Amino acid sequence: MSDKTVQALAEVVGIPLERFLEQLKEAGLTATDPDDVISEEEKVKLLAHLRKRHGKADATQESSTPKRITLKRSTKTELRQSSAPGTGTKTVSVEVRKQKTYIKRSEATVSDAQREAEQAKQALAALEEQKRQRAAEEEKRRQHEAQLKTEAEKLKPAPEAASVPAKETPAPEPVAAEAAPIEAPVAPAPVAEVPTVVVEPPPAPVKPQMSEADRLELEKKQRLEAAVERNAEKVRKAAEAKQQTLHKKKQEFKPARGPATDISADTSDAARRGKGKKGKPGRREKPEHEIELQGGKHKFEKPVAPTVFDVTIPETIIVSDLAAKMNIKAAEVIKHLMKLGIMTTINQAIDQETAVILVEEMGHKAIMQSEDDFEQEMLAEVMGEAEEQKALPRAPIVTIMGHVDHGKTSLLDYIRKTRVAAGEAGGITQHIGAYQVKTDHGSVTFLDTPGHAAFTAMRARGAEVTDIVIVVVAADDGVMPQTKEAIEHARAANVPIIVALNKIDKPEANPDRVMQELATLNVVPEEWGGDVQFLRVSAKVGTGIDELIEALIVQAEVLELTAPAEGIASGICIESRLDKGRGAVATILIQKGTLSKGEFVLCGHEYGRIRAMFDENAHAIKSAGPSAPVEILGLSGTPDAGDEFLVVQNERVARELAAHREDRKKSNRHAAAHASKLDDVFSRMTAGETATLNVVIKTDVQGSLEALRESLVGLSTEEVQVKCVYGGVGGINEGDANLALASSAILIGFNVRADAVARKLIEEKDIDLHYYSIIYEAIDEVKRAINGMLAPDIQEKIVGLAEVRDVFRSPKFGAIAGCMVIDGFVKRNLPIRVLRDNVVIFEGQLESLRRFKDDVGEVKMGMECGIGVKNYNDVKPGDQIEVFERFEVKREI
Ligand SMILES: Nc1nc2c(ncn2[C@@H]2O[C@H](COP(=O)(O)OP(=O)(O)OP(=O)(O)O)[C@@H](O)[C@H]2O)c(=O)[nH]1
Repeated sequence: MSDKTVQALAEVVGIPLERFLEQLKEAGLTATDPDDVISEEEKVKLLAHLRKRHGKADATQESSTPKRITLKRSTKTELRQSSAPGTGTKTVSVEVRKQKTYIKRSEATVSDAQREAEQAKQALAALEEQKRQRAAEEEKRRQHEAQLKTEAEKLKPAPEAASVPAKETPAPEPVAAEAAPIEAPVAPAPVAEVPTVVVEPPPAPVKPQMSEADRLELEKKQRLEAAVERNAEKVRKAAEAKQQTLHKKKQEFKPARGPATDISADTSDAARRGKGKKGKPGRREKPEHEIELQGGKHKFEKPVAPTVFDVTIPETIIVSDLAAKMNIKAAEVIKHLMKLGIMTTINQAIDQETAVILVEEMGHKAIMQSEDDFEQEMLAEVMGEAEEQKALPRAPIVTIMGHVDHGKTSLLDYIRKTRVAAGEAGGITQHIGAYQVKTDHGSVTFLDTPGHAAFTAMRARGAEVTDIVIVVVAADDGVMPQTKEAIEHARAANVPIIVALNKIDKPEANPDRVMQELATLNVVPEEWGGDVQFLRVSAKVGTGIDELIEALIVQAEVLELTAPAEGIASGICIESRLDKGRGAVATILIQKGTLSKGEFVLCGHEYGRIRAMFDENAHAIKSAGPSAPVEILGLSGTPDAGDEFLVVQNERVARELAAHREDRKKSNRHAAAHASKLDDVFSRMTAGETATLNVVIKTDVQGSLEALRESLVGLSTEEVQVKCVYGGVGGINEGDANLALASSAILIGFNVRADAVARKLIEEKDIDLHYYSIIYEAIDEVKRAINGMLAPDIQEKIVGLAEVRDVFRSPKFGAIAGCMVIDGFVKRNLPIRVLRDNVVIFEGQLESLRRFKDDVGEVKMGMECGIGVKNYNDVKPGDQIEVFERFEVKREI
């Protein structure tokens, strides 16, 4: 290292020459001229002087270190997140607060003098430690220091350095690149590896040294900060990932939605849809396939191809139900139906055929379902088990029929009293609808509902209960109209007959005459070569009763009546009532299997668990087998006579089936027997369904009946046979209607009308009723029906019925009938018929129609009026005036 002149050294150190000379003087050196050479020794002396001068100040400053500077910043970000569908977008505010603390070991900003002092201090320390032995090294170090000093001088003019945080600092954590505005005035930290930095002095007060508690506190804060940062980052990443997924999906689904492929088009479309609703913004702008539940666990995948549903269609279906089955809106279905020319509402039912067409047109698969399918499905198990059981002989079930007062009730009573109640202490406490008689040869069950009306009514409900019919004929009276009816009803039901010639005890009894009369009706006694058993009995004294029962057992053997005695029970309800104390009480007749107490039964649309069971003597029993009549308690209500009962697996099945039957009943499709239609005859014939046209004829007089019956039966051809199930004289009653229903027959009224009860039944069951006044018309119509040419141009419709309450005679108008309109309306210019006991006695026109003293054109139901019948003065109170109209129709078969 060479000696330098004063000037050269002043330049190296960067101090003005004058000041350097002063410092030399202060140090006691001799050099006073800039060109004077300063030796190495002098240099050391100068340095020692300078260090000595600044040494005190350095010591003071040391005590105040380390200094701490805290930087704080906070950032607020908002995350938009879509949550569950329909809840809209959720905004989450995330605030990140950061705090950075810089620990300053030495004062960061020093003045020139301080800097020099620092240099001196460090140099002095080095000198003291290494002394003179390490002079060479010291010199080298000083030279290096001098070089650094020069560089530091160069840095000095940059004032902005004060506001820039140093990247490499002794602080525990570096400041993030995107550092927020600094809250506290910052002093730059010393540059790495540079022990001294020439910077502006900090305006901020110097902070005290950090204690251990502060340090811990600081570390805690830092950890917290780091955790917050990590979480914020996580949330941000999740949101970004979601956005990307949505974006990806949008693009994936674009082609399926149509030609538009960019997302912006879709968004605008969504926005447009939103605006469509009275300018309101769309509640949600996302298309359906973007619906995502929170957490992204469940996602709705929009099908890309149309889904084909299997649509089961019952016999009728409500529009809304059909729509639901195809997963479309009811309006769509209504629209399609309109295209098919059918106007419906959402709650309206459409038939199976229409529904099938519609479903297939909409691209789905229609499966036709019968109303019975459900029942069959539910009862499959029960039925299956019942079929497996072995059939054993069973007691015959017998119904007694006959004319009024011929002794039906007496016969039933006699048998019950002598046979059933025999040995009973208290005798018969109550009647039940049926009872069983036990003999040495077997048992016989009697249905305690005498008369053909009940028999036919049961049949009309589809209950074929009776095995044998006893026709009671009073031997002293002979064959009467109802005897004939009874025979016809039994024949219509295809049930064998046993004739009981009653009142044989009476002296005037003439059984032979009765047998002859019956033979003319084709009921020929066995003793005369026929197939019908005739028995002479007396219900009063009991003659021939045993023989009658034996005859029944023989007949049963001929019929080979069998039924499974074991297994699940089924049968028919005979009657039911609501008992005050016991609730619904039903008398049922078991036809198959064994019925036990505690089982679940379904009877018609009622169901329940059998709480108690009684026999015909009111004895509590636990079980009963085939042909046994029993009384059961525990049903939900009172079933109808003729309703089927069945044991089911459990209450649920019973309840569901009961509800199903109830629905069916409501839809009026439950008719066990279907009424036949004259219109259908030909179509059914051609379809090979039937070869028989059954008719029930009622006429005003016997002569017309015979003529009509013969003519109609004579119309039979090879393809079709016309069969008169029953023919009688008089108005059409409920029994006739039931018979027509039970035998699938058409009803023909020749100059007779149906009474109110029959009319109701005819209407309810849609029985085909035809009224005629000319035999030829009736024959012609049936003929046309058979030949498939049924197309009458004129049809009649009865529009009103008035009942004659009183008859006034006026010299001016003749007989005026004071009437009450009981149905429809009476119109002055329409044709009328006068009926007496439902038989037509006159057909003509109205002459006058008055209310009080005024002539009127029309009188409605519930109003009184005066009717004058043209050319007819024989009207009597109790007669009915039927008003009808004729109109033309075009009928096609
Ligand atoms: N002498 C005699 N009288 C009898 C006999 N059977 C019934 N009677 C009487 O005939 C009348 C009518 O008997 P019912 O048993 O009521 O006749 P029904 O056929 O049930 O009559 P309806 O219920 O009105 O249809 C009663 O007065 C009986 O006493 C009999 O065998 N001999």
